[in-house]
Amino acid sequence: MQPTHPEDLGPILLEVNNIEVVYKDIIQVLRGVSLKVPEGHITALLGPNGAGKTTTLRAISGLLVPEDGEVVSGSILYRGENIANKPPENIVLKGIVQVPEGRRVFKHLTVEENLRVGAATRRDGEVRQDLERIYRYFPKLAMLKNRLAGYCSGGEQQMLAIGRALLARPRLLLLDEPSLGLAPLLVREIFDIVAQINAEEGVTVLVVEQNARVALSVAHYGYIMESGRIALEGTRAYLEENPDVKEFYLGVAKSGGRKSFKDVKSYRRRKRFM
Ligand SMILES: Nc1ncnc2c1ncn2[C@@H]1O[C@H](COP(=O)(O)OP(=O)(O)OP(=O)(O)O)[C@@H](O)[C@H]1O
Repeated sequence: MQPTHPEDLGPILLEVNNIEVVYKDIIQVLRGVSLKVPEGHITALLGPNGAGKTTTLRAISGLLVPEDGEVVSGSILYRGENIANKPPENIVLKGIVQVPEGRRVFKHLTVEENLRVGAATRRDGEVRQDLERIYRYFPKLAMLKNRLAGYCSGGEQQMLAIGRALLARPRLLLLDEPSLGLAPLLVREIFDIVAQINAEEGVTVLVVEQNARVALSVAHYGYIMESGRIALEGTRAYLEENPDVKEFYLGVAKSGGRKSFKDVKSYRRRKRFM
């Protein structure tokens, strides 16, 4: 039987329940977002600019705080514990690690020094083994290990940011728009590596992306956000076959070319499909 709900894919590792997020006490950005992330799978959070995808990730990782935002209602259950509004250092220790948009790396450190930052509190022998693991997934990083990160290309810096997050041995890896500003072939390579890491190590991934085509090529389940709400959700198979997703997200035009996503009123009704 085909799965129809995230819980059919596996136990739920993270459950976001009806959260509302407000920035600077006045700007309401999330208006009741609910989603479930099944353990050991890749979940995609898709949607247009300004829909609230990054805000959702920040609410999960605790990074709303420096941005002056707050979860004002709802809950974020991680392994049954409500982590909403907990400080980020507390959340990292629980095994949730975010790779922020814009792949922030320490430009004045080498590639290997950057990777070691991700494992700052662990014993050197263990870190060596983990570095070898990361270099196996990202052979480019192995070749560049003594290069200053500031001299690496955008794609290499994105790989480095993901590699550094993996050094922290996350149970849940949050990726914010890894395709941003990268050439299509590189984007493909990065998503294939993420899929390989998920398959071989069982790391659960929640990836925010505007590039629905590439995200859905690796995700097992997907959510589409619009204006601070989840507008549609379903398995990869459902989303890839949904005529509106095809037309407005995957660029397979039915007629008259592509329209703005805002024109798709039907997305406002939340649905769940196979
Ligand atoms: N620190 C902030 N203070 C006030 N408003 C903010 C802040 N950060 C984001 N916003 C607003 O919240 C809304 C959602 O932003 P968010 O970055 O979550 O969207 P997104 O879906 O990730 O968009 P994109 O794909 O462009 O990154 C936007 O209107 C944005 O301007």
